Amino acid sequence: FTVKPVNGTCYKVPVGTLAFCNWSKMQRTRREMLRAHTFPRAFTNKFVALEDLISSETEKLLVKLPSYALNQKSLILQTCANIFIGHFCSKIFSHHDPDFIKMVENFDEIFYEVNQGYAADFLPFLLPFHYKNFTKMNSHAHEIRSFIETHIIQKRYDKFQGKEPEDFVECLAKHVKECEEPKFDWNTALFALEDIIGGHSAVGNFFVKLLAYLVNEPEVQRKIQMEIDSVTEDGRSFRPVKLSDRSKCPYTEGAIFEAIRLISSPIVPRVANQDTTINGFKIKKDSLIFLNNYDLSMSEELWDNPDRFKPERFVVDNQFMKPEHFLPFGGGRRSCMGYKMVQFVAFGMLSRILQSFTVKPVNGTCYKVPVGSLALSKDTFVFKFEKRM
Ligand code: HEM
Repeated sequence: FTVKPVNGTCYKVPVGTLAFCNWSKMQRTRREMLRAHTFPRAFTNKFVALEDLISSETEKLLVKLPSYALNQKSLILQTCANIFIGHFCSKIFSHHDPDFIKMVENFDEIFYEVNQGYAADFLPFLLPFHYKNFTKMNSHAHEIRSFIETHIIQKRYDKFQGKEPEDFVECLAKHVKECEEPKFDWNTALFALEDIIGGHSAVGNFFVKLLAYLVNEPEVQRKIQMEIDSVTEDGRSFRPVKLSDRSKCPYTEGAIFEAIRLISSPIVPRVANQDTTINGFKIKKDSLIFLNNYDLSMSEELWDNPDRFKPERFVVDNQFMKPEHFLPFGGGRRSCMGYKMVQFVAFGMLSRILQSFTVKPVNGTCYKVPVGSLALSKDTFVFKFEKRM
């Protein structure tokens, strides 16, 4: 075939988005602006507010989850969305709000699509073959934008007046209104905001996969429960576990990392911007470099019984320890800006769920977790949540 344009279609490939950015001033600024929000330091006001937010949203989840037999993934995604929107934009929505539910579904559809790993992701001339999908994703993206403008941003941009920004929305508004370099408009700022709010889909999908691993590992669940009980025991009762207990729960943290390891989601490819060598191999300028994350996470040379779910491989001397060769969030200038949010939200939700329940299989369900990508389809695993005695 010769690939031809469809009449009236503009094939301008978006640049400067999450993947494929160079080390431009714009990318550095975006990372810098995010840092305070995605990596809040322990015991600061931001951290405490995030801890409270994760606790309060998880409590709402706990009430609904056990009796919600149909689509637990959507409920988990909504919880993550509220945590993200609450943290970055200071807004919370009801789980009954149809516009909010639709926004979460739209993000999830886009997340599923971008995680399919098409050849066109790396060979843009193949994009016209994905015309139908693009049209669909475009419509989801427009609906998301309209929700964000009418329900999240409202008049905040117009009202913002050069004070100390209180959340990521104000941080973006301040930059657009006051900073000369790198100049970007409010529309670009909204894309940056959507990228980050969209992180809730990554965490929500990952969390369902984490539960699907644990449902087959009753002994691991029991050990997590013992660990949580030991740090929350308060005389004769147990207080609710919270985010700041994380440092005392290395085994629980290990279980989260074990799921991340087994999923082995790919690392964003790099392009060499000069001739160089890696470990003695000559690399020519403009070569596309893929880091084989599957091998780093699953190689028998690096891991003992790599196919087994063993959180204890991340626990050394009762401390959480990550081997250096394990790079699930990449590294260097392109490293993941959301990895702390993943750890915080996953820990907050998992520890509290297992403090109250044991996750059991639904009869006849096969819990084989798809690997190589974080995304799960819309209709996916459901679980039984059995109250602990
Ligand atoms: C389990 C969930 C997640 C995994 C496994 C993951 C993994 C990754 C990986 C492997 C990269 C590429 C790093 C590199 O090439 O060195 C990346 C980039 C990135 N991630 Fe994540 N991520 C997750 C969740 C999130 C979340 C929740 C957010 C947002 C809050 C986020 C924001 C980003 C951003 C902004 C980049 C691009 C950084 C840049 O290019 O400058 N990620 N992530």
